[in-house]
Amino acid sequence: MDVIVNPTPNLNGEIGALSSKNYTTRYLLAAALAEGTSTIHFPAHSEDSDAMRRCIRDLGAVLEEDDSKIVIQGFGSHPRDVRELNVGNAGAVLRFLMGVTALCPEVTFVNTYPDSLGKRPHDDLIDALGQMGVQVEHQQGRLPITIKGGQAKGGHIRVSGSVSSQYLSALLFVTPLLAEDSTIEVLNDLKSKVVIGQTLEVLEQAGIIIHASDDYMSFRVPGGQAYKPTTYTVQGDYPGSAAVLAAAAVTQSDVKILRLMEQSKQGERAIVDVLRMMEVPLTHENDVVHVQGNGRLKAVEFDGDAATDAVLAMVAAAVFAEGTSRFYNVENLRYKECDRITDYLNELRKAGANVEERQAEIIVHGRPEGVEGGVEINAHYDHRVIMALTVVGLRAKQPIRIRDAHHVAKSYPQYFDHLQALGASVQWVKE
Ligand SMILES: O=C(O)C1=C[C@@H](OP(=O)(O)O)[C@@H](O)[C@H](O)C1
Ligand SMILES: C=C(OP(=O)(O)O)C(=O)O
Repeated sequence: MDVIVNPTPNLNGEIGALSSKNYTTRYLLAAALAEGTSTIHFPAHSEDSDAMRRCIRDLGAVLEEDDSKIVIQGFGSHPRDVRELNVGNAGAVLRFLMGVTALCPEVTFVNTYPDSLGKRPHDDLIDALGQMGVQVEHQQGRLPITIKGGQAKGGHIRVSGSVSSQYLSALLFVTPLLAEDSTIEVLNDLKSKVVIGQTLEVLEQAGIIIHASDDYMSFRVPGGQAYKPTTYTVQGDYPGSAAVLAAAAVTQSDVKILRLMEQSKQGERAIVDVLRMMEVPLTHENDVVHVQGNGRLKAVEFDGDAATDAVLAMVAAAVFAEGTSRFYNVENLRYKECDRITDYLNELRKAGANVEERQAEIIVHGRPEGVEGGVEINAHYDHRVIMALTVVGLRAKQPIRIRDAHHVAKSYPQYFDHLQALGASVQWVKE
């Protein structure tokens, strides 16, 4: 399915933020790893969170869901002996489960998105699992991947953090369940470091003890622990909301998004600070972000690693800013659903934006006068590319058509409904 995005000068109204994808995947996993009954209030519904639901069910968890909560009977440290798992296109779900299936005799992760997740590297995690005595079969570090666990051991584990934080999160989820104590040493740099704060927060809520150094580069994990069944409540999602906030920032708007916690550990809450630096009129009080956009924005410089999943939305806002913006320290955007530097900037250029790339940087020469539009956009299987190009389309002179925009459902299936509710002129069309 494609989406046509028509120029829309005004956005008005209020929406509740979607539920956080990163917290939902983590709570589902923590609940599955606990023996007994856990409850998750307001879990996200999207392809990625559904992938985690499906896989933990395959691994032996029992799930019962109604409109506002999911009740899970976990399998503790004894997942069912399953042969095959399908994570769809969900990177974090794959990496976390590659860790957990170190407890299973032999599981193959199939490759259902050869042009997206199928191209993403997992070598650093494969290497770390090898140090734990887990045999891994793979295609040059890529899917399909077979994990032969069962005999996994703790001890001293080194893992590189220079491509993704998800490898480290995977180890933090599984090592407490091993008989031995572990120490985890992060080699090189740790990208998306803030996300590790979310992993540690969830593990603590599940009663797991981890001793982390302040810089998150080394960890001491006592073995023989048990996840406790408990009750979780999922907070609102900043990465998805960032796109709606960017849309409000580039239009004449009066838009409120509810349920966005000011004290959240999600790095992407930086969207609020970045829009403020861009001089967009907004307030953030009582978990409500209120944007009263006048369409005028100033350029900004920002370390994108602090808010990895909101950078594309920030860049879309910068397309219309006065001056040149720079988003640096973003190389790992290249290893996501698509190459979020080269592929994304190519689509932005098609729409009329003036952008440049470096290996680890996005530079945007703003065009406050607007961009031409009138083009077809390739979504590259990437929900965040779809959301960001929509922001650009709202302020383009001619409509843009985003091909295969249904991939937005990876994280935010109701994105276009939310925009329509705010008055955006967007329509689904069959190919
Ligand atoms: O741990 C997680 O849930 C995630 C970590 C981040 O990935 P990287 O660590 O690969 O940057 C983020 O981009 C992804 O959407 C979700
Ligand atoms: C990169 C993302 O997700 P994942 O790595 O889990 O596929 C994302 O949600 O933008």
